[in-house]
Amino acid sequence: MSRSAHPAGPRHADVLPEGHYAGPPADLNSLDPRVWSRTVRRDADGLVTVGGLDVKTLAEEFGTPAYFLDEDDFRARCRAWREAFGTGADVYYAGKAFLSRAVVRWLTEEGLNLDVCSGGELATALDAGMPAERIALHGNNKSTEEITRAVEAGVGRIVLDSFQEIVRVAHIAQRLGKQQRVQIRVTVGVEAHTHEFIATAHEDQKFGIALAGGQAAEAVRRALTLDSLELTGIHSHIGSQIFDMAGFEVSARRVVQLLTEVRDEHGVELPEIDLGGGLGIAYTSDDDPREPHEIAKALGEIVTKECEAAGLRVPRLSVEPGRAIVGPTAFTLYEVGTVKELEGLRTYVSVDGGMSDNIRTALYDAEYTVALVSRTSDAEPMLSRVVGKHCESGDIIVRDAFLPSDVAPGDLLAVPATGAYCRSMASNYNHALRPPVVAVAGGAGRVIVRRETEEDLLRLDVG
Ligand SMILES: Cc1ncc(COP(=O)(O)O)c(C=O)c1O
Ligand SMILES: N[C@@H](CCCC[NH3+])C(=O)O
Repeated sequence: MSRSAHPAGPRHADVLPEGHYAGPPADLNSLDPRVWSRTVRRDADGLVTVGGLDVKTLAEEFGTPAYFLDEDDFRARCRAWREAFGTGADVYYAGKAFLSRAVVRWLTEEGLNLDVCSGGELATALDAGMPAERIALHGNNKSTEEITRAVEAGVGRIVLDSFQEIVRVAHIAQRLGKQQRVQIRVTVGVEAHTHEFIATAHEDQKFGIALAGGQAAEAVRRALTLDSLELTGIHSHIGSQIFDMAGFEVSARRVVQLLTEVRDEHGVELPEIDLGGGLGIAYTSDDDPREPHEIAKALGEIVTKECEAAGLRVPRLSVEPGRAIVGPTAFTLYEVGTVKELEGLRTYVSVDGGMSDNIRTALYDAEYTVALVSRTSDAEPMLSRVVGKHCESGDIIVRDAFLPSDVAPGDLLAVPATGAYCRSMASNYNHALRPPVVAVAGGAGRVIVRRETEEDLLRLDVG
């Protein structure tokens, strides 16, 4: 990770703990456009705005904590991915990052397909009108009910993840009198995260069927014998928050190698390759993600080169970005409740949310930034830890960040880049009420997922 020791200067500089933090930014009031969504600005009064609405107005109307999703940015990112990959490839938005009916409608309108990995995601997609043939169903342990619903609905693709599932999907499709289009998810022996990838020994995981030991070749053999399955291609997904294309290169090479073996053994050229998702975004100013057109070019070139070398027709490529589309489009808005200075250590700034609306810091040691957004401040930078209100000392939202030293109860803080895997992984820990998602565009805010209420909680409690 790209953290560095911090130089002298800020408050407590003489007693700063050993840390995983960069020095304070030159200007605590500035908002790095790489980290904030496209329509975010700080107006002349010092208030931050998104989609033309300022955060105080948003907090009054929708409350805090809340996720504010920049709809224009979301749509622009969909278009950028769509245009970058062109008509010869497909972009499947990974719904696990964040899914709602509104998101499904935006995807449908912007020409993206959708990857779902549960009955609930499938139900949301179908309910909001995504054409079934544009949906791919994933999962390492899909239930019979989930598979049945997907086949009945006519989903365009089921990605098979185990030997049992090959048979299970085939039986269900046969019983329903259908032929289901499927891909086989293979484990290519590459695991990639952020700037690193490791190209050996990562078969030790629950997803996919290993290329190693001829397992994937055997899976292809079995799928090809089943009349109720139409095997269209091979799928690979290598990790999360990846900036370096080298892992994809190894993955593509290994998938094409399998396609070559399939052609040689069965005389069949499978027409599709899916290289999965995992493309990284900027959570902090140190992150430097690739643009969709760079990613499309790199992946297209790798696949074409490998296929040409093997004498194969170039298959239709698909990708499954989730985080890279929705991640940068939202921030979480919180109100400060208490500020506790621990002399010689750091200052704990407690807000009205926490690990129930952003588990990523506790779960992955994820890095985020934070800004005071309800006003500007010229106060000196203060090393802060932004924490939530849960009964857990690991309830940390931003582990190390510089905030102005006059930050006080009632101030609004925003944490950017929380569009992916925050609301979708939110919990009711301590019976917290999960925050709303508000789409903001053209000077108007619209609740697309409403805030939970105590009635919602109690409705499930039927004891
Ligand atoms: C099969 C598959 N596709 C796509 C994704 C989306 O990943 P990301 O949101 O990092 O692009 C995931 C999650 O890692 C996944 O498991
Ligand atoms: N949920 C994870 C990544 C896993 C994505 C699904 N395979 C995150 O927040 O980064």
